[in-house]
Amino acid sequence: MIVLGLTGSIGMGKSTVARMFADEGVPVFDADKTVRALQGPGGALVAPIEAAFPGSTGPEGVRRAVLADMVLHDRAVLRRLEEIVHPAVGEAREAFLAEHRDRPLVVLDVPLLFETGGEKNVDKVAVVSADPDVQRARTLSRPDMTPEKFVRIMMHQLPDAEKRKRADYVIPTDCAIDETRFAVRRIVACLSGGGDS
Ligand SMILES: CC(C)(COP(=O)(O)OP(=O)(O)OC[C@H]1O[C@@H](n2cnc3c(N)ncnc32)[C@H](O)[C@@H]1O)[C@@H](O)C(=O)NCCC(=O)NCCS
Ligand SMILES: Nc1ncnc2c1ncn2[C@@H]1O[C@H](COP(=O)(O)OP(=O)(O)OP(=O)(O)O)[C@@H](O)[C@H]1O
Repeated sequence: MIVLGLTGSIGMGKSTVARMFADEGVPVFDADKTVRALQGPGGALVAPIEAAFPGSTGPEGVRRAVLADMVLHDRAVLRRLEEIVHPAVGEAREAFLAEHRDRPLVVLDVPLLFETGGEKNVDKVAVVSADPDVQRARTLSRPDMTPEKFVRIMMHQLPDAEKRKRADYVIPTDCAIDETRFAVRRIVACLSGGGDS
């Protein structure tokens, strides 16, 4: 089995690209979705997050906008949240890999792959990348985003140029969507043929 790590900075089009891999029939593990489920109503992370960040949860689970305000201004505080969240994501990832171990290719969609040392859990890395102006425009068009929050999040992420340097594949998204799909198909064809399982 070949494990492909899919990563990219905020607003680069990673979710769209992850869907393209799924469209090709490749199982995709979605780290963000896992976090949202564990932080949602009845989720296993709600109580520990409330204990560490009082007032950050409610009947709807974690209030992400409130929690974001509490953690994004300070790396040490964000680290405390990550220490609660990342082990649970790791467990879910291992369960996903076990479930799909007979497949020639799987994708781990992990926004913080490089930042969390996740490179060592994958065979190849694909980075989703776009021009900074495209990235900014896409991000700021989201309903709950502000220029300040965008800058704060970027501060916690490895710069795109660095990610591209460390990637095996770069998938462009500042182009026609068909071109992006073509890049995804080429990677799938290249990796699903040659697995040593
Ligand atoms: C900080 C939180 C509350 C913000 O929630 P919110 O809904 O406002 O934003 P969202 O989750 O959509 O994230 C927006 C962008 O920030 C990035 N981001 C999220 N957490 C982090 C982090 N710890 N470091 C750097 N970037 C991050 C995301 O990848 C995305 O690009 C939330 O992201 C969270 O609980 N993060 C901690 C868990 C984590 O590290 N998740 C990343 C993938 S495992
Ligand atoms: N060539 C392209 N490839 C991918 N997305 C594109 C392309 N052209 C336009 N888009 C649009 O750009 C947006 C990308 O948003 P998406 O949610 O995929 O970003 P994201 O990188 O997952 O964000 P985040 O990592 O912050 O969650 C979508 O609305 C998508 O339709």
